[in-house]
Amino acid sequence: MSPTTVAEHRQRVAELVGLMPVLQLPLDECLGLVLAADVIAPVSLPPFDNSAMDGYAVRAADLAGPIPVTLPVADDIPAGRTQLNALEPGTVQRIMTGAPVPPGADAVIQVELTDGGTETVTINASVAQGTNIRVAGDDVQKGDAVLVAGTVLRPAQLGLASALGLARLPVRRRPRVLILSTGSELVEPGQPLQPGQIYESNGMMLASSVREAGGVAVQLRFVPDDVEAFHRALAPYLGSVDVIVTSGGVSAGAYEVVKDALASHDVRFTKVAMQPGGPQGAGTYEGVPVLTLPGNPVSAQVSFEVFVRPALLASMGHAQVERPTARATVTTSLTSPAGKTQFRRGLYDPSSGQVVTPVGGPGSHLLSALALSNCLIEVPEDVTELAAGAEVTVRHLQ
Ligand SMILES: Nc1nc2c(c(=O)[nH]1)N[C@H]1C(S)=C(S)[C@@H](COP(=O)(O)OP(=O)(O)OC[C@H]3O[C@@H](n4cnc5c(N)ncnc54)[C@H](O)[C@@H]3O)O[C@H]1N2
Ligand code: MOO
Repeated sequence: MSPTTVAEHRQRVAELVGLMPVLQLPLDECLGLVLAADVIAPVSLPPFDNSAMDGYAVRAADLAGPIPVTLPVADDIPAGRTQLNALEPGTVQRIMTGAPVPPGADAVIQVELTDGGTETVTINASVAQGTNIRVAGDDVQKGDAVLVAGTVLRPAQLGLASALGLARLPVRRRPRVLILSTGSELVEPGQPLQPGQIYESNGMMLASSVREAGGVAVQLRFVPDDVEAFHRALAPYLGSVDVIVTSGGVSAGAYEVVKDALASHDVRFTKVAMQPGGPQGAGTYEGVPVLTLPGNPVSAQVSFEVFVRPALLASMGHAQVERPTARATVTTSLTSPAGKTQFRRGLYDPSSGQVVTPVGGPGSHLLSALALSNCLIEVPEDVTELAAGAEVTVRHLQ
């Protein structure tokens, strides 16, 4: 059987995960989510003509004669004032930044150009009509499509929605991802280790990756290599999660709990032409999409990067699901298995002529090398050797 290509498995994973439903979510839950429909402005911004300066609302014509001129201050308008008196010719009204401009005024003179008086004010400059008035609709016209579907909601977009008076926005919700690690050798960090045991690390790494991608992670610590325990662990979550991601138990050994538990379900196990991350499974378990990643920590994390992260981003409606990439030259030579895309860990240094230094070897147990790297170096399937100085594609991880 020929191995599955990286592209084929990516496609399968993306199809399984699908699209999350659209919900109207409160703005404070929308950061980083994707707008699912255009936002039509329900009001104009600014909603009314208002002052850009602390000063005096005036008629420009009253300052057109000899300067300085002294005029009576007929009213005082703080920001937030809702009732206004029309400006009578030959008078001014003291006005604050953001306060509504009274009918009859056609300019604001800033306080620095006056003596700051409260009964009468002496004004030392003339102004053109419109000076320091922020006209209603200057920024947004009521009825405008101010934010279009597909926009990623960042602080500025959420600020604009608030300014328009919107409390909720239509977005595709975050996928809820159950992370389940398997292995009888695993021990929870903080507990004592017996000989032959190791601390469990994939769960934390994958759950953090889900959160970094914008999903909600439920980290079910881990189960031993026991099929019944595997089914029992998943049962309480089946109605409430969108995706199950497992790690471990999928290769060729005698105790492959994930393979054994899911063999009778609609899950296809395959070898993908990549290294690390070769053994993969994908399908559904009791109606829930399930992605089974290999247990070696670097394999699990690279699998997440290559298959799961893009699928989660797509499920939320993101158009851009790829990490940014760059071309760089490798500082040392590399070898790579024939017929497999290799993802080596690297340290990319843009400041020194876009070079990348491999960190650690190809072994998929080398977690500290992954932790010291900031990119993956992609070696194409048909390349088995790269000389120092060769050009490669790097996939930035941060
Ligand atoms: N005869 C063969 N053996 C193996 C093959 C193969 O094709 N034929 N493939 C190798 C490759 S490649 C990988 S990757 C692994 C995948 O193995 P599993 O998915 O079954 O994972 P495990 O055997 O459970 O664990 C592998 C390794 O990783 C450690 N591990 C597992 N889970 C965690 C965790 N949550 N936290 C930290 N470390 C974990 C585990 O202790 C093992 O050392 O199979 C190869 N073998
Ligand atoms: O291909 Mo396994 O996934 O590295 O060590």
